[in-house]
Amino acid sequence: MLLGYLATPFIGVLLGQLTDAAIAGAAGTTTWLAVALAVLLVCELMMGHFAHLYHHELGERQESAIDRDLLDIAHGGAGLRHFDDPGFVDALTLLRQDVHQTRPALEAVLQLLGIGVQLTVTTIVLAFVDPWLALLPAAALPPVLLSRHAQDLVDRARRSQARRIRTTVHLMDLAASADAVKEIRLTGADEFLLARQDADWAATTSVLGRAHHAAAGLRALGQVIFGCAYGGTLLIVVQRAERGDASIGDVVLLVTLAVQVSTQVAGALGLLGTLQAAGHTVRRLDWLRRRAAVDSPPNAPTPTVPPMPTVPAPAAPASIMRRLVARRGTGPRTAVPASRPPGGGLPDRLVTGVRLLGVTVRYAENAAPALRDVTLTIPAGATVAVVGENGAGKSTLVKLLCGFYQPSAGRLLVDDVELTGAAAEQWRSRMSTLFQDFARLQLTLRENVGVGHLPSIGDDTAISVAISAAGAEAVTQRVPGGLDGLLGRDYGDGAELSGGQWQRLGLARAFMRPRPLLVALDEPAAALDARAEHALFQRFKRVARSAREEAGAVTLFVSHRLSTVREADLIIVLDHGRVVELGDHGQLMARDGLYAELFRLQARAYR
Ligand SMILES: Nc1ncnc2c1ncn2[C@@H]1O[C@H](COP(=O)(O)OP(=O)(O)OP(=O)(O)O)[C@@H](O)[C@H]1O
Repeated sequence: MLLGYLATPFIGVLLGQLTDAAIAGAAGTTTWLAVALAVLLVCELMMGHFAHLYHHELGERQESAIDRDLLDIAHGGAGLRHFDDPGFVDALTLLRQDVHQTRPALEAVLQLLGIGVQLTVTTIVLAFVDPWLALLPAAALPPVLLSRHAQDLVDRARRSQARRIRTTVHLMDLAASADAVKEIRLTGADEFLLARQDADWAATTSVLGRAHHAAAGLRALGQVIFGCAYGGTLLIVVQRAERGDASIGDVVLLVTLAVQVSTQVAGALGLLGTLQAAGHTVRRLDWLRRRAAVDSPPNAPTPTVPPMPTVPAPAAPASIMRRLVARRGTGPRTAVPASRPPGGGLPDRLVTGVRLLGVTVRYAENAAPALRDVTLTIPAGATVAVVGENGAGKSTLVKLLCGFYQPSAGRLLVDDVELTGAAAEQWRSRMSTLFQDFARLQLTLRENVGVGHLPSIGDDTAISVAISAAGAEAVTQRVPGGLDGLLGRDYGDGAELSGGQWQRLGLARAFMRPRPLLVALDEPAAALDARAEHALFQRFKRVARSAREEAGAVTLFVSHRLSTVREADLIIVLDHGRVVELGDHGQLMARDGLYAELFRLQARAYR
């Protein structure tokens, strides 16, 4: 690159000398200078071409490194609170759109260095002709500064429209998605969605258009300033030539170098624009990294922690989870004493359980709490059902217990260890979960289930055991190619599954984890028919028993169908974020409160 860039100003020098030699009639010198010029021209062209091959490779590596960074930021932390911040989601959307802008950044830096070298050599050569001419490259400064300002204007406009752009993309996706198409056709909502998309898009483009016009004006002003300087220097040298103070070769040299400076400045402006856009992307990445790290709201003063009674884990027969572990070669374990690993981490086996002390959770600083002042104890080994009406806070409680959220006030303790930082990470690694919005991974059946415990993804037996634990054997039979058959039709000719079948695979994924400390299922039967639901809860009881026996695990599930919760050891009834009732089915029926009312209502509906 350096050779290529140095060649350019020397072409101007040789052209000047060639002109003088030709006018003087020195044929030999003219020939040599012509050959040297040809060599320099070839050098200028070839070196740039060779450098470009490496730039391409470097750019690809850089882009994939940033992609990886982005994934780390989105999925690295223990919590999910940053995903509730619209600013975070906007920045993430913009970054995903703009990450390709960082690809040419490294090349731009190297090219700018090359142009810097060219301009320095050009300035020295110009100073030899006339010291005033050395000011010509300085005239490049105004266009550079104005162009930066112009790029800022455009970026600010794009940031201000980020949310609207996200909405337009969502509306377009909705109008074109296979999932929503039935509903949209029936209601005739397609026109409405497209009209909204049009209106949003028009508003966005008008803001962006104004910013682009203003930016173009600023850039043009910069070019005019440089153009004036360019004309001025030409005038100086032509006047000197008229006076006989400069040769015709000097005029040719100046014309050549001035044209080069103008090209170099234009190139530098383009490169600075590229770097500035890449800089914004990198700054956004930094901001996202810091935002994701600050995941917890400030906690209220810490209440004192009363000691929790120990609940001995009831004995249970060997079960699916035990068999699952045994078949993976780790063998059934005997009860492990509650020895705490060094560094204040979680124990290998739950002994006391989970405690919430005055816990309040808010999704945003000024929002109404989704959980209010909740104090309760979930003993080790317990099977717990969470019930309540829509929006009562059930999913929030599950997400809190999974360590995705820190309490806005109060404390969350697992066997007396506060669930923050490393403890939350450790807790998450010992968890089997299925959420309402479970993932439908359009990958192979093996990958779909195996990602639940990656070390066992190649273990056919472990995967089959998890599939049968979730009652998903019929799904395996439907997939051509068995465990290595593809699921879904978006990215290939895979097997299409029903909602309930996808959910069973989600459950199988959850059951891949060996020796969980928490099994948390948020409406695991939401997509199942009545027979499948009954079978699931029978299996579920066995899983809960085995998890309790192996690691003193707490099994927690959310269910709207109260007939499925009556066998739980503990039923938590939530209402507007508060625990309004707590006990087993018999106690809650005797109490004749909200639970009894909901239970009777459902029983009557199903009669
Ligand atoms: N990510 C979020 N950001 C802001 N508010 C939220 C978020 N998730 C839930 N909420 C609010 O918190 C409250 C409790 O919601 P949650 O999902 O815990 O209720 P739920 O009992 O699980 O409801 P459902 O039975 O409908 O699933 C609701 O008012 C809801 O609007």
